[in-house]
Amino acid sequence: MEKSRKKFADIIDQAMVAANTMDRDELLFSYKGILYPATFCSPEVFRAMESLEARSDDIILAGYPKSGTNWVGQILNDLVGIFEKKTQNKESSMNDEELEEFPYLEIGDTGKFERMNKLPSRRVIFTHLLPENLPRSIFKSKAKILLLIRNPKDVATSFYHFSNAMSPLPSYETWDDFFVAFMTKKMPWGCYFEYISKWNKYADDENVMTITYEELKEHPVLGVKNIAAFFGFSPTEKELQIVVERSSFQSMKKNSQKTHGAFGNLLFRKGGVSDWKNHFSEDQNEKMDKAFEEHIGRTKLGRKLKYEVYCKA
Ligand SMILES: Nc1ncnc2c1ncn2[C@@H]1O[C@H](COP(=O)(O)OS(=O)(=O)O)[C@@H](OP(=O)(O)O)[C@H]1O
Repeated sequence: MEKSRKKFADIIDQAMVAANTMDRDELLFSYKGILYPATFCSPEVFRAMESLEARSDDIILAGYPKSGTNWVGQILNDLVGIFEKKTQNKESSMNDEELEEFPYLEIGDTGKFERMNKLPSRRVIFTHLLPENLPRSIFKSKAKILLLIRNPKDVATSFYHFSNAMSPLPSYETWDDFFVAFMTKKMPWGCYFEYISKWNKYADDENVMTITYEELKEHPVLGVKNIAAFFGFSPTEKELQIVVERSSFQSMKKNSQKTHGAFGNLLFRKGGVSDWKNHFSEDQNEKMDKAFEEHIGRTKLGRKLKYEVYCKA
């Protein structure tokens, strides 16, 4: 894997190997009331995270698991790469190269944050954490946060397949078992509805921009343009096209052995909208519709998800 993200793939491979020898009930641990996979996260790392010195030019990508983090992360890294090439005359740093640190803030070792403090700007940081569990310096520094959200039915569908493919996550014998766990707050990184309602409190902040998976899928050029503008990048039309092309599902899947190692085969599954229709029973649809209405339907983020369009048969 020359000139590829070997370290990224190694961290995932090690977690997969470690998880293979663990019992199901050892796979997750609880920290401040939220479950996390023990092979990726630890209380020590959560405590060390407070030492991160966030910067106003950091690029934070926040999203609940399975919302399209790797996709939008690729877009952000490419935008930074293009910008650096133009302004610093650097060799292209488009993101197939080795990453200095694992891109998810909460995954790594306790020394990670001190090392991150020494990295040059602009840093692209992914996270699945709730806002209250992020280092306080992120909000103090006014670092810009791109909040990525996806409709709950496709998130659940994606999470189900991912849980069964990834040994570090508890697997489920049936979709029905998974659905119950998803709806009863048993997921790693917490409950989808809680995630959306907690982030909803930040949805009007000037340093927070929200984008949905579905809008990016429907209008990728416009989506990438808006993301670029929010972070102060001004790519040319041609550069925009390159970013859009490199971040298409087909391109990312094709390139995934280089960027993600064997994990790529598990991650880049379908990359579409509405696969939930192949999984949800009528009763499950009703339960999800009711929970959506009850918890987030009337919030700003809830409305942005266009539930009627993407989650009704
Ligand atoms: N380029 C591109 N275009 C469209 N969709 C994409 C793309 N890349 C990844 N994906 C899909 O995003 C889902 C994975 O989400 P995450 O990257 O957030 O997963 S993770 O929680 O960080 O592991 C997962 O969704 P499903 O295919 O529905 O399972 C991926 O296939």
